[in-house]
Amino acid sequence: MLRRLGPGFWLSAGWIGLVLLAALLADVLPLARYDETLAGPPQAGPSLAHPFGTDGLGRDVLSRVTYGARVSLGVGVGAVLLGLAVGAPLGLLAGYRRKAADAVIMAVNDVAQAFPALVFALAVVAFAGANLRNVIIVLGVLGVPSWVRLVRGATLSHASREFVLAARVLGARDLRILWREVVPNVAVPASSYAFVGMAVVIVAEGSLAFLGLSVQAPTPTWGGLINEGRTLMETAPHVVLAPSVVMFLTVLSFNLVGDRLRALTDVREIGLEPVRQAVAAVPAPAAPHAVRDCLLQAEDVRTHFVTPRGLVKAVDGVSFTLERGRTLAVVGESGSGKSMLIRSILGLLPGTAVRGGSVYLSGDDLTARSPAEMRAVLGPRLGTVFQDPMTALNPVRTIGAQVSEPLRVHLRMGRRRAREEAARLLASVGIPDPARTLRRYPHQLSGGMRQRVTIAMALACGPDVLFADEPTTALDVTIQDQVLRLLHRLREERHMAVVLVSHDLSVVARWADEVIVMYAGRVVERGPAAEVFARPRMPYTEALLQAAPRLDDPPHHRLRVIPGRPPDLAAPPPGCAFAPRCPYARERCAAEAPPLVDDGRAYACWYPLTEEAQSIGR
Ligand SMILES: Nc1ncnc2c1ncn2[C@@H]1O[C@H](COP(=O)(O)OP(=O)(O)OP(=O)(O)O)[C@@H](O)[C@H]1O
Repeated sequence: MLRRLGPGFWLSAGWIGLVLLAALLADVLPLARYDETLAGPPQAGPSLAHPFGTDGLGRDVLSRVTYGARVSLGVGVGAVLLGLAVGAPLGLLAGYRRKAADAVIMAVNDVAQAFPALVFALAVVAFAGANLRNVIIVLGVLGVPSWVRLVRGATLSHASREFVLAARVLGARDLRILWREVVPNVAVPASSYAFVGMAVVIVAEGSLAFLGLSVQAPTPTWGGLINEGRTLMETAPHVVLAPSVVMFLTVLSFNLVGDRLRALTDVREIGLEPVRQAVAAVPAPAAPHAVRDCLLQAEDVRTHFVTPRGLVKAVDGVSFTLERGRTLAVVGESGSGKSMLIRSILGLLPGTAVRGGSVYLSGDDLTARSPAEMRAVLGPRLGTVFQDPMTALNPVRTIGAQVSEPLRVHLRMGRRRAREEAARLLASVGIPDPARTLRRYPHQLSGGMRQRVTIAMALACGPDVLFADEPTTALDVTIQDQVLRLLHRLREERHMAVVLVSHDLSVVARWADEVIVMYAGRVVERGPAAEVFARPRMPYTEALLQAAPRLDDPPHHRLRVIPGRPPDLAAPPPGCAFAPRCPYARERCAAEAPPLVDDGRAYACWYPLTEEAQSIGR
């Protein structure tokens, strides 16, 4: 990794180190005092005794440049720290909380950024005097808006990543999520910006000194030296050249180091929906329903989005029940509402979503719980495994820290016990050498191993229901089967229920007991998995089955694609949403939406498939 930094980085870092060291050790170095007039002619050119020559008053320029570095670097460090201390918390708040906090902070920030820097500097110096402390305050305050922008941007991009959602799913509090998940990631761009900020401040201090608004004579500053030397440009150019070149090289070095660090740590952003705790508002009164004696019951779950194009019913009245020791598969094409259904159940929806219906966990209505009350359920009772284990794990924290987290938060285990338990969990999901894996980072593991880690995290507190949202989609085919087999084994061992979400029927066919098929946010078929797969009643289920490869397909069997595209949820067709793509559709299908009828098998179709039709279709 260090080799990737290149020679430019090392040269720059070396130069910064040299200047820093010289500034720190100026008093003990064999240098003349910066204000001492030496014997000999003034404006003397460079010599062995005075490598940078002497100035108009016969003072050693090297000494003055070295002492000047103290002011320039001191102001740089002070102003950057001040900007960071004020700007970073504001940026974190704006990026994480968004809404009102974001609007207010960014509005004030924009006004601050628009305020003329020089007027501000002049005002402060006029009232408070030109000294080191005031220059640091001026430049630190002027840097705050840039820090706010940078930290807000980094927070925004990380707060919507899956590992933050994963922490939420485990019931972590906002402050903890910010500190453990967001801050380490924001620290990466912030540290590289600190170097660039140093360069900006050094130049700014130089400009202020040039205008006489910085630390006053006789204390030398680089800007002040350039100002003094400019009158000697023709007779003794070395007086102005020496501080200019040192300042130029230092600014260039800080920029280069900052830039190389940024390039090295640049993690490609992955765009994801912003996910926040839903502000649940029930759009319409649900029909009365009985609370059943089962582990998980979803009743008329609805997730709607009010968009500029109209109301999008991403989930529209989904109901099901699930018992311990059983697996429910939720299948459907991309965009059919599977993920939104799971997020509705977990109470983790984008802020723009409106949720309706009820979800009962052992008879306890989860939708009646506040976000704070939901935290006690997320993790201990409801576990979640996400599609892409790379984005579900925090790249800058070790596996050990991440698997221990739910154990420490929910089970209040000490660091040591949590690590021992984490190792045991890793072993239980089939990870060889758990002790070593605990010390590793996500990128050091294969995709299959990473998914095992996220499963271990989801299982840490012994949940009653495990939600697996497309857990194998990001893995290659040979690993897919291993992960599903593992989920099945864990379900048996822990006697929990599993909700398995997939767009691929062939993946879930073997492992599911019950299945619900979703299309355009609604359940179009529901029933025992074996029956639904063997004898689908709804043409959409049949089409999905025909589009999925099967082991008993004859060689060179052509898979049938489903013609057309899923409907635009902002403007769904008036009748059955699948009608425009259905080979069996008749007039009534386009005009009237079929209800979900339940005659032992539930399906939403005016003309359900009979066994003869199925054998012709296949
Ligand atoms: N923030 C949002 N604003 C408006 N509509 C949204 C938003 N998020 C999701 N949707 C709508 O919800 C629908 C269902 O999305 P969801 O992610 O649940 O689908 P999915 O079946 O899980 O698909 P995939 O397998 O691709 O994740 C999408 O088609 C989209 O129209």
